[in-house]
Amino acid sequence: MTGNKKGQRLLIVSNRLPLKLTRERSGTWRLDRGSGGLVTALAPVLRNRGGVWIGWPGIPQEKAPPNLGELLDRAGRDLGYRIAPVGLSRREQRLFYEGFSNEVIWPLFHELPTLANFDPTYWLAYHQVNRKYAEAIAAESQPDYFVWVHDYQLMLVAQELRALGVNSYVAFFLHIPFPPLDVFLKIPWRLEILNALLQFDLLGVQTARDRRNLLDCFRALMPDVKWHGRGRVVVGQVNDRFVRIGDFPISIDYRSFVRRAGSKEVLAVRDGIRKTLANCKILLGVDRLDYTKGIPHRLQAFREALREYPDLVGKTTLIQVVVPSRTGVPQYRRLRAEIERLVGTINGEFTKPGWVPIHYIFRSLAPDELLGYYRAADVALITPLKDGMNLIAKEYCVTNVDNDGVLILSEFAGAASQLQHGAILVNPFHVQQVASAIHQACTMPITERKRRMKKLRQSIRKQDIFWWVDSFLRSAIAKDLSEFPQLDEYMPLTTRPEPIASIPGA
Ligand SMILES: O=P(O)(O)OC[C@H]1O[C@H](O[C@H]2O[C@H](CO)[C@@H](O)[C@H](O)[C@H]2O)[C@H](O)[C@@H](O)[C@@H]1O
Ligand SMILES: O=c1ccn([C@@H]2O[C@H](COP(=O)(O)OP(=O)(O)O)[C@@H](O)[C@H]2O)c(=O)[nH]1
Repeated sequence: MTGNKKGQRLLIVSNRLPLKLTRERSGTWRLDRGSGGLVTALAPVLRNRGGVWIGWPGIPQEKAPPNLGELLDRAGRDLGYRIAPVGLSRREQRLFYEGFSNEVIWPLFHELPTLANFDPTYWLAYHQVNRKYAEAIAAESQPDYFVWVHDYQLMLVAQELRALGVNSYVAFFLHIPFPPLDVFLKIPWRLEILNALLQFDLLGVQTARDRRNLLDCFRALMPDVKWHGRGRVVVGQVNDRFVRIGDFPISIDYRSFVRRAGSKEVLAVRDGIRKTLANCKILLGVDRLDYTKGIPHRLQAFREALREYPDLVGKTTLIQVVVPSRTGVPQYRRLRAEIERLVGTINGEFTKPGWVPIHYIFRSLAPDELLGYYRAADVALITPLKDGMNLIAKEYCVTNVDNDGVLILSEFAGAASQLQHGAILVNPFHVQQVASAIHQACTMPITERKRRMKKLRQSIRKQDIFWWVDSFLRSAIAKDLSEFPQLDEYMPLTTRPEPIASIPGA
């Protein structure tokens, strides 16, 4: 775990850059920092170690401002690390991002194979764009860089890098689930994908189930690779190289959420919502518009709860926030129509003067506004059909500093493995069970709510986003399996993010 600190630089690669490029009414372009957990966790490490973030700036190359390079250089100087863009044409965006990434891998890895569209032109584009990312990495990379590639859009990058002669340490983290063997087998390019994944040095997934699924696929389709170890990280031998597979549940910046939860802006939003919905229990759902999030099933379960438990009628309101997403993919457009039809039908059935059962918001919320909604909600209703992790679940709990909220959580969210002891776990396909969980949550005594919420918040505090980065990097540098101690022993809670493990390759 020692090493020459000089030169241990990080090169982060993700489909999107951690910046938002928008055009103002005046026609001038502006770049804002992205706000996700990944940026929060990796930005300090990148600043400390020095490094580069490579990704797509979020708009088609044809529409990019002519001074994009200059804008990104300036943003990089403010952030303390370099930003290197990968330009994608409108066509590449359509075939690689909307096509292969979001019409093939996304539905299949979420175990919805009937939604997949195995168009061979998508696969070609996926290959070409992964090569483009690899070329951008090769142009930036030094032999001693630790390259960390993120997510399902970029599964072929290590293979393309090796073909370009780059032999740096290359790690990969998959943010979405890895499917069971019988689902994975349906991909026409299954062998190509597994072969490409073996070119990484470390493969990280969210949960033990994802790790088992990935290993099952390797064992079934590539019996020559021998795997050793039984713990959270296992090692496979591929000719003369080793590849590690481990599960590392991603998390959030606990302390920052707690701090922000008490700000006057957040409290003002909370108070405004509570005043408008006085005397009502507030249920909250917040999701990207995505068929994996189970929004129609949830609306049906809420309708069932109103039908089955008349004591909820007039006294319970569901606020459902849907954030527009992937509007270029046909299924997402259809889903929006389905949700809006259901909201209309349910409101039509139950609304009476002074009470509307569902408040529907179709837009993204500003960060403080979102926290205000979390704080106003008595119950968070998080029922994806399948989800890599689901950070909303963690954000809701951590923001609930009064410990009086209730989390209803799908057993198919990655977050369920860490939050099972405090949440009410449900099967999102079982409408009556979810309805009964809604009733249970709305009538739960305060002592039980506090006991459950404290447990939830404690487990997220122990394994926050800095723990996640640290565990991942430490698993990369451990020399052999005996060096993988219990991951929760890695970093004392009081120290962060300074003692991040040194990075291999130095
Ligand atoms: O970039 P988009 O296509 O607009 O989609 C947004 C992101 O969605 C996915 O999130 C996943 O990562 C989360 C953090 O690890 C996890 O909690 C969630 O369950 C996953 O679905 C996607 O993986 C990202 O690449 C997208 O940027
Ligand atoms: O109006 C909104 C709603 C959500 N989020 C953020 O979107 C992320 C959603 O992450 P999650 O893991 O739950 O699901 P994903 O959308 O990545 O599949 C969370 O960090 C939220 O804070 C946001 O920035 N604005």
